[in-house]
Amino acid sequence: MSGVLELSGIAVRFGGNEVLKGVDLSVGPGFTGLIGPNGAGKTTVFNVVTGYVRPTGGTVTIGGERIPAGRPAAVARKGVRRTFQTPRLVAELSVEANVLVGLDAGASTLADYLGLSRAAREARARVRELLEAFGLAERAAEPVGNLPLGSQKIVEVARALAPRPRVVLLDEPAAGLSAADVTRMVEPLSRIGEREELSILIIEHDLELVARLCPRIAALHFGRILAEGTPAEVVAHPDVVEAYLGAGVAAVDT
Ligand SMILES: Nc1ncnc2c1ncn2[C@@H]1O[C@H](COP(=O)(O)OP(=O)(O)OP(=O)(O)O)[C@@H](O)[C@H]1O
Repeated sequence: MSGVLELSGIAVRFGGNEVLKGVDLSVGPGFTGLIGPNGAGKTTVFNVVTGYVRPTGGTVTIGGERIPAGRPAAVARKGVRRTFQTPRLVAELSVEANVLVGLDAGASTLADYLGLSRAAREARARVRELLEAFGLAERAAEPVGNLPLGSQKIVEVARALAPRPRVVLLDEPAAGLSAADVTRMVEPLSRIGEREELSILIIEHDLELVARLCPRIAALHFGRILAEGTPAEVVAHPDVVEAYLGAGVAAVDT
């Protein structure tokens, strides 16, 4: 095992429903895709990694260090950030403030509050850099709730990147977005991800996008990893073809 993020034997049960049945997954620098039909358990994997769901078995490590189960703040301190299927932003706050929140740069002194401390200046510079990279600088002062869904999802990605995390988990970032919005999100994300050596795990139903972005993908079905490898290998795997039968996998151009 050599990934930055490693899941080993992760099991999750909700009542009588065994949602994850011993998931092993290794996520290294760059993009890794996590695909699978609705209800396969993909978001539950994210909830385990971020500490919101306590697994009934298995371990998660980051940079070789075991993450305590069910402790979201401890996971965040290890440099893990995520986005949600439906963006969770503070609608009344500005675009800039929403990204600033990702830095957890709470003002603790008057100088911070007035934006005069070095930490406050650095935080603002980081937010500016991200807003410019994602083409959002002109809308920085607008309440984020005024922006269309595509832009809100991009703001959420910028918020996740703000603290220079090691691992970013993106839950269906392209769902509901136009092709133009996907490009506005993915190009800066790829550039920043490469520069900052991020490990990015992406849940996505758009298999063409996954195949384009991710050199490695894993397919989850009914709580088990059915196949792992290059997109071409995974979508050609007989178990994956069967799981997706009728869902158009055969049409993916890898
Ligand atoms: N907190 C919870 N309590 C009970 N059941 C849950 C909980 N979270 C998820 N589940 C169940 O676990 C299963 C897997 O859900 P999950 O959201 O992880 O799937 P998914 O692969 O992300 O699906 P989708 O692609 O539709 O988002 C589903 O049957 C779901 O109803």
